[in-house]
Amino acid sequence: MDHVFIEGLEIEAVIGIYDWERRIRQPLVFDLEMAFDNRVPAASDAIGDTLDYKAISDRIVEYASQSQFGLVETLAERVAAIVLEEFGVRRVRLKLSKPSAIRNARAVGVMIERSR
Ligand SMILES: Nc1nc2c(c(=O)[nH]1)N=C([C@H](O)[C@@H](O)CO)CN2
Repeated sequence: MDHVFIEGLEIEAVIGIYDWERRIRQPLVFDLEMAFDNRVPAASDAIGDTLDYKAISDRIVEYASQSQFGLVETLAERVAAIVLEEFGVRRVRLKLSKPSAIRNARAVGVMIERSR
C-alpha cells in the first residue's frame, strides 16, 4: 500500500499534567503516515485526486494549537480521528513527540496506528 506522509510538523500547544505546564505553550512534533492509493493522482496529475498533505497539515495545526489536553495520548488519539473521519483515510500511523519534556531525552511521546 502507498502512503502520504507528513514529517516534523511543529506546533506549540498547552499540554501536560503539571500546574506549570498549564501556564505555558510547549513545542510538539507530529509525524504521520497515511495509507492512500497514489496511482490515481499519479495518472491524472490533479491535486483533487490526492490525499492533500497541505490540507491535512493545516487542519492539524488549527486543532492542536487550540488544544489543552493533559496527555499526549489524548491529543494523538483526537488527531488520528480527525485524519480518519474528515479526510477519508483508511489507516494512519501517528507519532507525537514532546521534545522539551525530559531534560536528558531528545524527545518523548507516543506512536499509534488507527484504522476504520
Ligand atoms: N505516557 C505519558 N507520560 C507522561 C505524560 C504523557 O502525556 N504521557 N506527560 C507527562 C508530563 O506532562 C511531562 O511531559 C512533563 O515533563 C509525564 N509523563
